[in-house]
Amino acid sequence: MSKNPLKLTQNSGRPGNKLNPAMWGDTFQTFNSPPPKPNPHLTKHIPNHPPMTTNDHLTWASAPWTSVPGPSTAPIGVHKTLPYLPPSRGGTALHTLDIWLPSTPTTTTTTTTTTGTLPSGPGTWLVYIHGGAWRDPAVTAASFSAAASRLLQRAAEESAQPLAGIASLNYRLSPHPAHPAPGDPARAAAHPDHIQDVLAGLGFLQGLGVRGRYVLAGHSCGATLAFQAVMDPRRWGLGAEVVKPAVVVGFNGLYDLAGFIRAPPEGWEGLVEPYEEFTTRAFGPEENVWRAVCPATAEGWVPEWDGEGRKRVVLVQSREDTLVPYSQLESMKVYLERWTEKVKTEVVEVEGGGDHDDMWGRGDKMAEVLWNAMLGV
Ligand SMILES: Nc1ccccc1C(=O)C[C@H](N)C(=O)O
Repeated sequence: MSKNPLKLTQNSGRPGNKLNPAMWGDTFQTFNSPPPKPNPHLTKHIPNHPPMTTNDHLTWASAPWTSVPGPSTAPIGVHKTLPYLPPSRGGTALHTLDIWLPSTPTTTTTTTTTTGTLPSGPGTWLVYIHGGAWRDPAVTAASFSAAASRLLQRAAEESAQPLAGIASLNYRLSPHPAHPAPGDPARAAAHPDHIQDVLAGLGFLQGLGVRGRYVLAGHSCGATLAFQAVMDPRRWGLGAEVVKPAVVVGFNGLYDLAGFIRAPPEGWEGLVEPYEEFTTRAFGPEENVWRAVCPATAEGWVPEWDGEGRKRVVLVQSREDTLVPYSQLESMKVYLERWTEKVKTEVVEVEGGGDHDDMWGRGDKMAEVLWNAMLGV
């Protein structure tokens, strides 16, 4: 049993900090609306990334695997980075993903390099979307490494194999004022580029055999993207159909940007400017677009999360986070509570989890929450 102080409270949040839904006025719109038409505020219509060919898979399958060292001598898994969209199809340096596989008899180099598919061991796949406010080049798919090692280590200790594999997605970023990258097509993204890439990455993984019930997790804006990935892609003018996850896990997530920018919680006023900066870079200057893209304010999207059975959401927040207030989790929870027939929502408050990026930087708490999320699939 874990000694980590993770408190699991189903359908409940921080006491004494409850949000009254009535306060939200027009934030909550009609919830039982028909399937969405493309949002009129989102005028950009972009075709899907093209589907992968067998040749593409074979080419990418030849990227070498490296061994992941464990605490003792035995390796606990294998890892590689590979593109999910080749340059000939518009792929950039950020159309890549990282894959980790636990050490099992089937995860040999031969299997993985000769067939162009991934070995289909038992267990659940976990897909991670990094954060960084849609723009920070220092936060990447590789920032899941610490949590991935923890998960592989834990998998190595189990006789039954609950973890099939881990994938962590890169996606194009919006410009960052502190990190200029003129002329780099990977660093000039605007919505819906980010979610388009995430869907392309998921589609690629599904081509490799990552299907069925999987866990989709995201940190910060990666949590926003994870929820956007279960919505109907026609909302973003995209048609990319992917198999949707059974569980979404959001760590220190951004769920209501307009709410924060318009009315930040007390003591958070100093962050309105950076929030507005990155929100505008990612989504443009219109508040109604911010509302249409954020999972705590986008109209009636839950029925679009199709697939078998009742879905699960795990909302995770570090108490010590200085970049994202707890009220973001609260508004997401209030929204999801209107859909209890379709979604079961759990809240995990992480004590001693450290600041915003410590969640993935340390990786221990993140891995523990994900392990538990996986076991429930
Ligand atoms: N201000 C934030 C508020 C919320 C979430 C992230 C940020 C970030 O600044 C992330 C990143 N370190 C960045 O430089 O964009």
